Amino acid sequence: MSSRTIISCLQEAKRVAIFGGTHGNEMSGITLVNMWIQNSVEIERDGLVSKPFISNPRAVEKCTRYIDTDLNRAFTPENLSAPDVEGLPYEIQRAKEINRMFGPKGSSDAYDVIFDLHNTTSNMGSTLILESSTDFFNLQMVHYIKKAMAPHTCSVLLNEHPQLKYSTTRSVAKHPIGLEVGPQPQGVLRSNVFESMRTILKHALDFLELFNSGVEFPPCTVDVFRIQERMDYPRDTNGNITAMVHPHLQDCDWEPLNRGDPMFLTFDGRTILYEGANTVYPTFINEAAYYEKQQAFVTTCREILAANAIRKASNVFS
Ligand SMILES: CC(=O)N[C@@H](CC(=O)O)C(=O)O
Ligand SMILES: [Zn+2]
Repeated sequence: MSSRTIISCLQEAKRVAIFGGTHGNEMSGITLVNMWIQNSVEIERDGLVSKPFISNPRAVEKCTRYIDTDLNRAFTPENLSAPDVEGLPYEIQRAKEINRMFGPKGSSDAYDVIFDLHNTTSNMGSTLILESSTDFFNLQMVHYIKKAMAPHTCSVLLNEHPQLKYSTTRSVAKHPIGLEVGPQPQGVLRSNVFESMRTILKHALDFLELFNSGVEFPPCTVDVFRIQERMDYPRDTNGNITAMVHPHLQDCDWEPLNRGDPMFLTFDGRTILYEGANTVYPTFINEAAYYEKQQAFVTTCREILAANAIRKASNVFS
C-alpha cells in the first residue's frame, strides 16, 4: 500500500436487516426471508445481528405488489412524519412502522445495512442497486460481491438521478442496497433466480463479517450503470399503449442501444427507432410492474466509480 492511500475509517456494521416482500408478488426474496425466519443459521455471521423481515405482509398474503400504494416509494419525509391518524393508506402506516423499527431514517440509531430483495420480469440477471455514488462502504461491498460472483456477472445500477430517484424501503438504513434478480414472472419462483439471490446475499454477509473483523479493503473502482431517462411506451390520447417493446430490444438489458436501433413495434407493424444522440444501456426492459408507472424501460450510461480504502474504526476503549 502506498503511503498516500486514504483510508476511510467507518463504524462497524453490526445491525443488518434482510427485507423480502417489499413487493408482495416477488417470490424469491419472500421465500428466502421466510426460510431464514424459520432457521437463520445461513445468515448468521460473527459480529453481526442479521434480521430477516417481511416488509409488506398484507401484499405478500394477497400475492400482489401492494395494497394501497407502492411501499418502495413511500419513505418520504412527509409520509414518515405524518400523524398516526385512522384511514392512512396501509403502506404509509407500514412505512412509519418500518421507520420506527429500523430507523429513524437519517439518524445514528438506524440499522447499518438493509438488503432489500426484489425480482424483475426483465432479463437483467443479477443486479445490485445503489442510491449513492459516494457511499464507499457500499461501493467496497459491491466490488467484493462482483469479484466473488465471477465468472457470473453482477451488474450495478446507480439510482442517483434527481428526478427519477425514489424513497425506498431500504433508504431507512445507513447503507441501503437493493438486490434485483430476473427474469422471474410475478408470483412465480424460479430456482435459478432464487439461487442467484441467495449466493449474492451470502457474499454480502461474508463481506460484512470480514469488515467487522478488521480487514482493510484497498481502494477500488466499480463499473456501474447510472440511471438517465425513463422511456414510456407510445400511447394514444386515452393513455392506452399503442406499441410493444421491439423484439430486437426485448431481453437485451444492459446491451448498447444506438441511434437508429429498433425500440418499439406498433400493433400495426411499424418499428419505432431510438433517436437519441448517445449510446445508452437500457434496463428494466418490459418490467411488468412499470406499465402503471409509464415506463417501458430506463436508459443508463456506463460510469466507473472510485472508492477509498476502508476499514473499521479502532475502538479507543478496547
Ligand atoms: C421491479 C421492482 O420492483 N423494482 C424495484 C427497484 C428498486 O428496488 O429500486 C422498484 O421499482 O421498487
Ligand atoms: Zn420489487
